[in-house]
Amino acid sequence: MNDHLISIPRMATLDREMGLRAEQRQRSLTKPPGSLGRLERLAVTLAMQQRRERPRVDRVQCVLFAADHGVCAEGVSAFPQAVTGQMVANFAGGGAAISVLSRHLDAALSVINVGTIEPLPALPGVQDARVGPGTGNIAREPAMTREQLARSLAAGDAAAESAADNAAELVIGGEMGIGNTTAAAALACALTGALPTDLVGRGTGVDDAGMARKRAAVRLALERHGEGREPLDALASLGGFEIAALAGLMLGCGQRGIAILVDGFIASTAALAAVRAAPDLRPWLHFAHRSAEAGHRHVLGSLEAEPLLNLEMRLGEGSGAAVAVPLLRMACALHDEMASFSDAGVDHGSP
Ligand SMILES: O=C(O)c1ccc[n+]([C@@H]2O[C@H](COP(=O)([O-])O)[C@@H](O)[C@H]2O)c1
Ligand SMILES: Cc1cc2nc[nH]c2cc1C
Repeated sequence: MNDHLISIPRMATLDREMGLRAEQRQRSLTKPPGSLGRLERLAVTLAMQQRRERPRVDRVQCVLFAADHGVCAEGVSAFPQAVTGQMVANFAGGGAAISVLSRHLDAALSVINVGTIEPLPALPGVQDARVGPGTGNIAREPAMTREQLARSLAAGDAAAESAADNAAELVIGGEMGIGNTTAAAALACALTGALPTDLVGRGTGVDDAGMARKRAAVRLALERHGEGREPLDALASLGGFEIAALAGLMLGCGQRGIAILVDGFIASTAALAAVRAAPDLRPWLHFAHRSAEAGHRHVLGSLEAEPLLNLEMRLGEGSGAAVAVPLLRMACALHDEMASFSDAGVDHGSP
């Protein structure tokens, strides 16, 4: 298969006029200007993204991609690879963290298997879009072919299309993949030029010997296929099916003008690859939290992103993003419901 299979869509533009109106509204509300800090800027950005003066975050769509990683053969995770598929069943059964959070947020949750090592039995609420039986071991071979990359990106784009069909006001992309902090670290090194020591972290909780194996695996992967790659090549050589699907989801949301709330280290690395491929995606991204995974700080820095929360979470599966949704909702409620100075008969300050 050849390169023209993959075309990067054109991103929607923000509604600057609506931003001005939302800023004007913020100035009219009964508070010293700027006193609600980032909540004010959140409401204004959401207004520009949603093209309405009073944005809302009622309809939230959570999309969770799961896949396996050949690099697990290098002993890089604290958990066995079978956990990826087992957790898919747990997402479907409603017992995973993201299942609980989605219920509490009244958010829709879709789970998409883009590449567990074994096919999974049919489960309610789980879509089968397997691109392969896990990626190749990046320490030895490329993660995936260009065709597999195209199919992973397309799975993400299809999820963005269905979010648009459901009139989602915000999309959260989550991932599940034992070994994917190694893949994400290698990909982020290739995209930013950082060293493995900057980006390799403990993931699910590897010990020092596991950390040494992870660094060695990332070093080997970069030696073999990390040099001078354009973002999609780096994604194919070093990424994962779920990481590529997340990139496809974000690009699809940017194209359709849907705001995205980015989760932790792996999701942010997918965002970085997508932004490198389509810089105009960046204004559509909100960053939920700073993960405890060591490399996240560096990836966020490369995206010039200041996340909303720092709760020392490192779970993935969209959980950090889900936890930040109430902040976005409160930003919208304040923007919508506060009284203006004139309505409440409160005197303006002098500038
Ligand atoms: O989101 C994060 O920042 C994050 C940080 C560390 C681990 N994870 C999750 O843990 C899994 C990968 O960890 P590991 O150690 O197997 O590479 C994968 O399923 C991720 O969702 C997620
Ligand atoms: C149990 C478990 C749940 C997860 N959710 C996301 N990544 C995960 C990794 C493990 C190991």
